[in-house]
Amino acid sequence: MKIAIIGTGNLGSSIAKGLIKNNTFTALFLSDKNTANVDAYNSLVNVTVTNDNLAAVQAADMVIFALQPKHIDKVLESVASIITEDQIIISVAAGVEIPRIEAIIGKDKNIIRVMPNTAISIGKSMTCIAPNEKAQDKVGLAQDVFNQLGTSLVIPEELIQAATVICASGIAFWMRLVRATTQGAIQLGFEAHEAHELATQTCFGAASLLIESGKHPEQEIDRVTTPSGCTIEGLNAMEHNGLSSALIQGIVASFEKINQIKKN
Ligand SMILES: NC(=O)C1=CN([C@@H]2O[C@H](COP(=O)(O)OP(=O)(O)OC[C@H]3O[C@@H](n4cnc5c(N)ncnc54)[C@H](OP(=O)(O)O)[C@@H]3O)[C@@H](O)[C@H]2O)C=CC1
Ligand SMILES: O=C(O)[C@@H]1CCC=N1
Repeated sequence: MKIAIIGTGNLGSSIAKGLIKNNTFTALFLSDKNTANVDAYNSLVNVTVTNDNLAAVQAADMVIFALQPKHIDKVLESVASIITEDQIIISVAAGVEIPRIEAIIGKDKNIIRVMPNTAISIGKSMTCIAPNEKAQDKVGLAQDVFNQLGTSLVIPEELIQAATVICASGIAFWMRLVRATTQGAIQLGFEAHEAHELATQTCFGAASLLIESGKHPEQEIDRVTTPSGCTIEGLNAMEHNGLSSALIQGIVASFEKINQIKKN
């Protein structure tokens, strides 16, 4: 598969890094106004770094548009005439719905909205995928690519905004929880680097337990909370201060914001 990424900012360069790590392509074209994030890849075999969006789009079987919502329409307009019915066109732009893309490049094109997160750079992204009508039979090809960069789930397009909040913004939410844990550990006497390791490895262990056991979090919590012990004391104090409520309210606020972006 020849893959092009148009826009090599935070997410585009993360996708490029993941693809390169996994060697998930026969040729990779990386195009941006400013290619500083990916210039180092230009020396790799089968990787081309360019400022020429048209050339990158023309050369690829799959084109990933990793542009901000305010830029994507113009870039799509500038390449619309060379997009073919066989190419797979992927947009990761948050809030930019398939009909908006179809209006620019045509309903007869294979358009897939994909929502990865920055963990794609290390092959650990939770990536949601939603195709347009024309691209139904290309979803498997998209999953082949994104499953090599983590885990993927095909969902209806109506759920992509929600997936953006939970999976893409979610990386930032979890980072903040890790940071808070680190701050707590420092207060209890650990050096900052030790606190960071304790927080990240415990977070990794918690996620791994749930993934490998398939259990509900509360089942695992029950195994940790000794009666009258320190865990339930801490959990209840967190809940009295609104931990679950704050998270849910944050998720809903993020979702309301993405629905505003959609309208702009
Ligand atoms: N960051 C994340 O974790 C996630 C982001 N997304 C979505 O992905 C998209 C990209 O986000 P992100 O990577 O953070 O944004 P960035 O701004 O970091 O990256 C976008 C890149 O596109 C470049 N660009 C702008 N105009 C053009 C053009 N005409 N031709 C080529 N390149 C151009 C920008 O250059 P310049 O800076 O010079 O304008 C920039 O390097 C957004 O729509 C976002 O909603 C989705 C999931 C997660
Ligand atoms: O914050 C944003 O709007 C983008 C979409 C999800 C992650 N970053």
